[in-house]
Amino acid sequence: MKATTAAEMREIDRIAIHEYGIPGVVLMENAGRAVVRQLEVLAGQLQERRFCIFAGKGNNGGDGYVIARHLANQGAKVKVFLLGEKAAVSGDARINLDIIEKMNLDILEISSERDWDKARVAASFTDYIVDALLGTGVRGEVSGEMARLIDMINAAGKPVVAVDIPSGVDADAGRICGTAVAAACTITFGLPKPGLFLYPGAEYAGEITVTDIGIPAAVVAGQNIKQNIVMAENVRAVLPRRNPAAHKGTNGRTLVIAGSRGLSGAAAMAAEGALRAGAGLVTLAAPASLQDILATKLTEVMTKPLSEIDAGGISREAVADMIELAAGCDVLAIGPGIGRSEDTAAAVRETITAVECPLVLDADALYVLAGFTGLLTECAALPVLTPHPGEMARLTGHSIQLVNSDRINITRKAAGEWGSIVVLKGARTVVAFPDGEVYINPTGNAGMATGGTGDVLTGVIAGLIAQGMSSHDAAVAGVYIHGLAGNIAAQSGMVGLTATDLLKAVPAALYGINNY
Ligand SMILES: NC(=O)C1=CN([C@@H]2O[C@H](COP(=O)(O)OP(=O)(O)OC[C@H]3O[C@@H](n4cnc5c(N)ncnc54)[C@H](O)[C@@H]3O)[C@@H](O)[C@H]2O)[C@@H](O)CC1
Ligand SMILES: [K+]
Repeated sequence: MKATTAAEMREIDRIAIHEYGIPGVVLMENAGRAVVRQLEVLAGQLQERRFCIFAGKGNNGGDGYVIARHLANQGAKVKVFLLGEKAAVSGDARINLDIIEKMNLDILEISSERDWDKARVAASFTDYIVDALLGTGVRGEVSGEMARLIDMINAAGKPVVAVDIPSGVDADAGRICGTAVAAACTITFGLPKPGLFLYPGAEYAGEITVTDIGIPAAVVAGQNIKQNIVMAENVRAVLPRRNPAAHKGTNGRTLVIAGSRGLSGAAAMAAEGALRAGAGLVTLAAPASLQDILATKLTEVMTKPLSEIDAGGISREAVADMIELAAGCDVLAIGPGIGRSEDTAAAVRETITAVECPLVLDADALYVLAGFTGLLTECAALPVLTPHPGEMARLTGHSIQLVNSDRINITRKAAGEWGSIVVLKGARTVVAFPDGEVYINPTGNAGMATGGTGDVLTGVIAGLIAQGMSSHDAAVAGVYIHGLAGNIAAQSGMVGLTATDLLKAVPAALYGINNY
């Protein structure tokens, strides 16, 4: 499903109104009605239910007046609070404010301290609060009276329904503009906004409903929108269908190069991740001294010893073997637990530019690419990189905080510059392609913030590529499946979830998407 930035949505609205001739009040009417339908579902019935509608001066407030009219018509008890003066309301919002004034609805401009008291009392005795203060038109930071009102709404402790986007959440990046309304649910118009899915915005949005407001589909199609929310049907459409007569050879060969002394777990997790994603044959190449321990850990994975340095990491002498092993495989995943010695770093850099098969680069393979990202364009196939925010920060030279606050743009820019598919892990995982297309993954949970889950993801993506999926599809599908497996594993407890639980849940996640 496509997701629009605030600027794109404004342009879509403009074209719908000015080029297609759909009056703005019609769109506003559709938007307001869609919220009322959702409120009815939420409240069971509208008659006699109490609603406080907090409206701003813009079109988001305008939606609020439409909502007020329909709620009142259906017998609900409605109070409207306007932050600012009625005289400041214009355009379509003004039309709808005038209507509810003529209907003699209870409308209060909040200005004196007495008004604030009235608003606070009403909010604490209402059944539901409708947040129509700020929508996609929010600019800069929220402060002063607006911030005070948002904090008051949050303090009321009532279920809040946000109109389009919780007031104070930045639609594009999910940033909190100083303060924001914490909603139980958000009804968003036309297309979802990335900020509803990215954290911290996602936490404030609650349950998200995307609703049609009558914008012609051609307007959206003509916009070349490059943000997407990954949906189960997108993944279903690209997952390989297993041939009933399949044998292990038909489901691809995965090579995992991973591990160093003391870091055998990461290697095992990545190799098993590939198997759990359905890969036919998985070979784990690791430093020779890890062979015994890996052979004990892994039953179904073949292991190959690599020449190693004294410290227990892959040595440069292993490069020829690694290239030869990769030549017999459909994909190479490299990096988990390999360590950061200079020898290993050089071996990794030489190998990834020499092999012909698709690549998944993770963990220490990313560490050793800092300062060498130019090598990525020398890889035979578009590589998939799976950095966590710390690795991304190191590779880009940004702070971790900046990486997390602008996940879409930073990942998109990195993918373009490195000519790679970049998977920025963490809540929410973002996948970007060099052409600027970006996918936000909605699956996963906080229980997955534990050691080894990233190694599993590397294996899952590689395992999907091995089965014939393109690196593009495998990166997007891989993060979705990985997150879904996390959600399935979390059903028996989110805290204490381990990467092993996640591994075991991957087949159930696949089954949930594909039904087999
Ligand atoms: N015709 C359209 O464009 C449609 C717009 N719709 C609604 O309109 C919204 C967008 O409307 P607008 O563009 O009028 O913008 P908003 O209504 O989201 O916000 C604009 C208002 O907020 C104030 N404001 C902005 N940043 C602020 C801050 N940091 N602190 C305090 N006040 C701030 C502005 O001064 C202005 O009064 C959408 O989110 C949606 O709810 C829907 O009615 C559908 C049709
Ligand atoms: K809002």
